[in-house]
Amino acid sequence: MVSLCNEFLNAGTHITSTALQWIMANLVKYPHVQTKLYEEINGIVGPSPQLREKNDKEVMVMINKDDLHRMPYLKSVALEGLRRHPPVHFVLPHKVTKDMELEGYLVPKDSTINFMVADIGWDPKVWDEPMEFKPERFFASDTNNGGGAPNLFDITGSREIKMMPFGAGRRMCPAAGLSLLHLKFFVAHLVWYFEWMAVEGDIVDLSEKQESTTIIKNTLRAHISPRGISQNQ
Ligand code: HEM
Repeated sequence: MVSLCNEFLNAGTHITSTALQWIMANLVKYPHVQTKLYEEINGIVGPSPQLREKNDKEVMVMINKDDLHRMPYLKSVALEGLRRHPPVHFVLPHKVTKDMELEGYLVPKDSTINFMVADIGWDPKVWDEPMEFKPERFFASDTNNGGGAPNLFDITGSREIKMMPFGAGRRMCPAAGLSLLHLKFFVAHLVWYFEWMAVEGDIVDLSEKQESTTIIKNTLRAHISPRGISQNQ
């Protein structure tokens, strides 16, 4: 029972909140990415509600799912977060059901195997400057990148595997689509309503710490101001 509860809590909430924290840390560290994202959101749903006229009855206070799907840069930010900082660096252990040969090596039946999720997403043969946080890579049409448009990117790895933050194949995370939606929903609202700025003198340290997920070692600290209200007011 404890194990089941732990699995549901960890799988259902902790991994997504870890991914969210990594993405927000990068948006604080790289304000140009945050600005571009805010501009995309603004272009689709208008400025954040607190910036609208008080008598504007049309004010939208939540961004709906259809609008989220019309924000390709938002999706590329979420994908880049998962590529550069996958919350789990390994999938759940898998077992080989029969003797297999892989590049001349025998993988005997019943061996436990795993996949180096983080290293796959950081492979310099597949990704240009893999350790950089560059959501734009998902728009590049060259093969050494995302392959044209974030909405076309195959996160399931059914065509080819360039990164696998959710695993791949039939035991892949069943909530990959839901989690991407959660991430886009939270990131979009946090950026639409608030401007996130680094605390003066803080470089936003992206060092990792291994716990049940790979978390940010030094918790993100940021100044958060409602859009339109300067930090000094
Ligand atoms: C950003 C968020 C998430 C990431 C990166 C993630 C990643 C993963 C990975 C890498 C696996 C192992 C796949 C494998 O062994 O090949 C997995 C399995 C699983 N995940 Fe997620 N996950 C996320 C969110 C969620 C959420 C929100 C839920 C539930 C609502 C969930 C439920 C599960 C379950 C039940 C499994 C086991 C599937 C099986 O063994 O057949 N995950 N996840």
